[in-house]
Amino acid sequence: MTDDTRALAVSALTKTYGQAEVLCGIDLNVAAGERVALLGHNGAGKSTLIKLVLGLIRATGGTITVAGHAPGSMAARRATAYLPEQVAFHKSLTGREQLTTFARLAGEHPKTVSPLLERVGLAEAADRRIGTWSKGMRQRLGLAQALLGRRRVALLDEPTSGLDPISRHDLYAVIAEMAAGGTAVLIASHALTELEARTDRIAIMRKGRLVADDTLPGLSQQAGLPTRIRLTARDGAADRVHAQLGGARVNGCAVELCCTADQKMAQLARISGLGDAVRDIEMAPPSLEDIYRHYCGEARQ
Ligand SMILES: Nc1ncnc2c1ncn2[C@@H]1O[C@H](COP(=O)(O)OP(=O)(O)OP(=O)(O)O)[C@@H](O)[C@H]1O
Repeated sequence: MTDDTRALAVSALTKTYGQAEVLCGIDLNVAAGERVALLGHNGAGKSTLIKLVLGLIRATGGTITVAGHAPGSMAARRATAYLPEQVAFHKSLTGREQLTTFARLAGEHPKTVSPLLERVGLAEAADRRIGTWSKGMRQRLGLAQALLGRRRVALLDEPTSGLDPISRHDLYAVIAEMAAGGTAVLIASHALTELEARTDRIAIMRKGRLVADDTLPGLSQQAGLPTRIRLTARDGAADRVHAQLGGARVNGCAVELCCTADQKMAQLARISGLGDAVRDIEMAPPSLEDIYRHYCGEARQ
């Protein structure tokens, strides 16, 4: 990643409170158009990192630049969208009034508001007071606010907490559009399953340190985690399949094998050599949850 493409650059970042070292030597870059998941156990330091990027607190050491600017500077704030976990709006305003206010503050024309409300699925509710809205609707309004002004960097803290599955899906679609428009998106979350297919890179924090930062396949490979292959044998063929391939017998007619990513093709060739003795095959590469457990499962106390 070159200096030009890094919308968010964090280098050797440390933060201490008294004797407690909350962040220790964090290096993290997010490029324009990239979606990075920021994972870690409770207290790992994710919110502290976000607060430092927003310029709400000062670092003890290291550097951060947001679109080339110092955190908290006017230029950095103009370049940043932030969606907190608990979005708070004026309850007596309607959604349209609230978003129009934000649009003005972001230097956007008020005519951008209606399409934006439509985009996040709030067109029908737009003229009702926010006080009557559900949590999911408020979260969508938060996302609409984050979409204003085409920011260079978006920091989303648990953006899907409290949302139903359809709303989660819609929200990730909007995040993907945001990234396609060139925004660098950092998503702090515990929702591993939903992040798996919806982010480009995974960064994992453990006790104030960044212990992993790569794509999902890259992390699987580094961690050496196995892909599980489950074969369902034809009637009466399970013993033969097991004898030829090894692994473990499961449920009478199935055999389960494990292999690393680089053994996968060779293993498939051996399986196809068994011809019609194998009726079905399922492959399960390491999930984000497996990877997360590998990097920080034992960090929980
Ligand atoms: N103002 C503060 N003074 C002292 N310690 C603090 C302060 N703010 C945060 N911490 C400590 O810093 C550590 C990291 O907290 P942080 O809120 O960044 O974690 P997190 O990864 O966001 O956790 P969660 O997933 O629970 O939101 C914790 O041990 C927390 O107690």
